[in-house]
Amino acid sequence: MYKFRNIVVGMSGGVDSAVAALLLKRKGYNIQGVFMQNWDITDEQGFCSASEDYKDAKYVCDKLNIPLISVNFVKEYWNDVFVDLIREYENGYTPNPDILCNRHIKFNYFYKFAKEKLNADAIATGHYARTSFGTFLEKYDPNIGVKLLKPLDDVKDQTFFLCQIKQDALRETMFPLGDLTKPQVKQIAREHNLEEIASKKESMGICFIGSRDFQDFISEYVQNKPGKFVDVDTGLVVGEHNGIHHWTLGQRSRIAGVADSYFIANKDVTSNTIYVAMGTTHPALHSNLFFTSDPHWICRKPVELDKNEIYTCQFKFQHTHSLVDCDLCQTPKGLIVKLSAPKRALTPGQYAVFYKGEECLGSARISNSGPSNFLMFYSKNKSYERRKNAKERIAKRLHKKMKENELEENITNQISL
Ligand SMILES: Nc1ncnc2c1ncn2[C@@H]1O[C@H](COP(=O)(O)OP(=O)(O)OP(=O)(O)O)[C@@H](O)[C@H]1O
Repeated sequence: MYKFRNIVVGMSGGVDSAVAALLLKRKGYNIQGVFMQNWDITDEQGFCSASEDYKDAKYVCDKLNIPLISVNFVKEYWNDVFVDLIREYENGYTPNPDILCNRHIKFNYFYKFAKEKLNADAIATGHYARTSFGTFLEKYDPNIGVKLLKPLDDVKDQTFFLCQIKQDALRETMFPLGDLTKPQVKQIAREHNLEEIASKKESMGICFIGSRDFQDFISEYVQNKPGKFVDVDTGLVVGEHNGIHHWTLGQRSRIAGVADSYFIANKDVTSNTIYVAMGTTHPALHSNLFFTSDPHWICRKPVELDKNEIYTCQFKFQHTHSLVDCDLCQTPKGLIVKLSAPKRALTPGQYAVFYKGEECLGSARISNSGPSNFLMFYSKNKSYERRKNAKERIAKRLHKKMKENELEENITNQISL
């Protein structure tokens, strides 16, 4: 039986890490709390949520009689997460900073800091997740790999965000909340005089950057670069955008002077063009085949993929989506993923996260959203019909607009007479 005595807990100032620490303390572990600061710019209103969170973390640790230290990973966050994030946006991708933050900061720098500087046997966080080594590593085995598993609370499941973390850190991580539901966690906090923390508003922001308007925030770091909005059906230019980084696939576009609902179907970085499709159900927005970069497998690579066979599992690319069956095939550059049903807006830069039953297998970054249903299923004739209809629709709209302008001109003339 392996002995895990010194546990370093990531204390965020929220209820989840507070209860994680409390449960560890109750079990008799030797606990040390660490607050990480990874972003040091005060927001536009002069409010720095990190200092508020530190105060809360300190309050919790004082109540639980746990030492707390603050560690600064601002440089590491900037170099390993933020620089990548900006590069992805500039190249037309839509990255997921929370997944990157878990991989590079919490389960890398924080883990190493805890092990090397604080002499930790293991780390603990308030994530809702489980591992095959058990909540308190009671099933730890140095000779086998650890699996990342879904938690009891399906609604709070955070395995999606942990889909890129490495085996070495996961092997020595405790998730004390894995067998609890969020209401139970809040109840435990209340029973232990942590009422203020239990009723604190959930932090919905992006890992360490907070809950500011993300589009405005990114605009401070990425140059605007005007380009065209082009209708996928007609190939006609229907408007101007001021940078592809402002737009993500599937998003409703606000094209000046166009009342109809266009949605982002594709982005071409080379020509700086955004292709838009009319209507949220347009086939150009849907696809059931896509490509990824090299996958990251948390425990092990499925053997079928090594044998050049198809591997069947489940997939999602958004935390809140439900899982869809998929077939995977390994290529020298990554995976080809074929879904059992089409998905809308498979967004390059996001992570395709794979599951088999309770296990989160790992993930791969979507490199190309693949041929859309518009490309795949519309025969030339149908496509021709579609283009013809769309051209007529746009012609009608332009005509209507000209009429309105004429009317306006008439009225202006009449007024000025
Ligand atoms: N600034 C931080 N310093 C130390 N650990 C952190 C920090 N932010 C998050 N963590 C750790 O990561 C876990 C998950 O954080 P996240 O913000 O994703 O979830 P959360 O459910 O809001 O957690 P919490 O209620 O503890 O704030 C936290 O429970 C905590 O253990």
